[in-house]
Amino acid sequence: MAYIWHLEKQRDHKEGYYIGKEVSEDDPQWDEPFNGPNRWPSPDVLPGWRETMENYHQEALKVCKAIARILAVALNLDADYFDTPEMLGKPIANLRLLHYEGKSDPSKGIYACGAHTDYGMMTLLATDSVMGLQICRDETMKPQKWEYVPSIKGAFMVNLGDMMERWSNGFFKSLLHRVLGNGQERFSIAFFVEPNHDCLVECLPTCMSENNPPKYPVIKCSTYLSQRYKKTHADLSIYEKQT
Ligand SMILES: O=C(O)CCC(=O)C(=O)O
Ligand SMILES: [Fe+2]
Repeated sequence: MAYIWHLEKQRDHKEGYYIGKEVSEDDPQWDEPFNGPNRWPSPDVLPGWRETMENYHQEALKVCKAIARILAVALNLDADYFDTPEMLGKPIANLRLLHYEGKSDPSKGIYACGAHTDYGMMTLLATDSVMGLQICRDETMKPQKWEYVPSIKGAFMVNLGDMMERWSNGFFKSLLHRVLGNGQERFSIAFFVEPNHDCLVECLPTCMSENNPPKYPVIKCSTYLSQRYKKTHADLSIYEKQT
């Protein structure tokens, strides 16, 4: 079968290697949505790489759980509010190793990574020193104002996503961001964290009142994520498949 792709829209100028939580076939989590085995390069080609990545995955998750405690305190919840088996007990966590190259041209719609908000609960981002990430504090402004986010050596950036905005009834904002390429190669590592697939994302008790009722209906984490994936990949319909 051959595929003929008719490109009608600019694509992001990036490539990525995605690593999910490593779940083996005998693990009860094997059948859960969004889980599966990772594909690892042979240790002959990259000795020790799998161990390094698995270690990064585990440590990044610990950092995100610590951040979740800070978020809980900021929301006047108990610090361990998100630490329950139903929430961050068996989180969905994905590591994305990103590589960008080329020069972006916003006037032609060419980006290293186009404007978007992250879907989930939070993203822990490590970047190299090549500037590229931009944020837009107010999406409604015309024209939109984009600001570079300087990378700080040894520091992570934390981005709260749409699920956190929904969960907190809009208290936390999921910020619009994009990446511009300046012709230099750029590498970044994004780590996306969501609660358990069956966690009910329901307005947090401290984020609603009589004057501020819940703005979003309750939704199961997996349903929410599936909806978001589907929307993102709906763009694939612009390609025509031929046999
Ligand atoms: O590479 C970056 O700095 C940002 C990546 C990003 O926003 C994403 O993958 O969602
Ligand atoms: Fe992002």
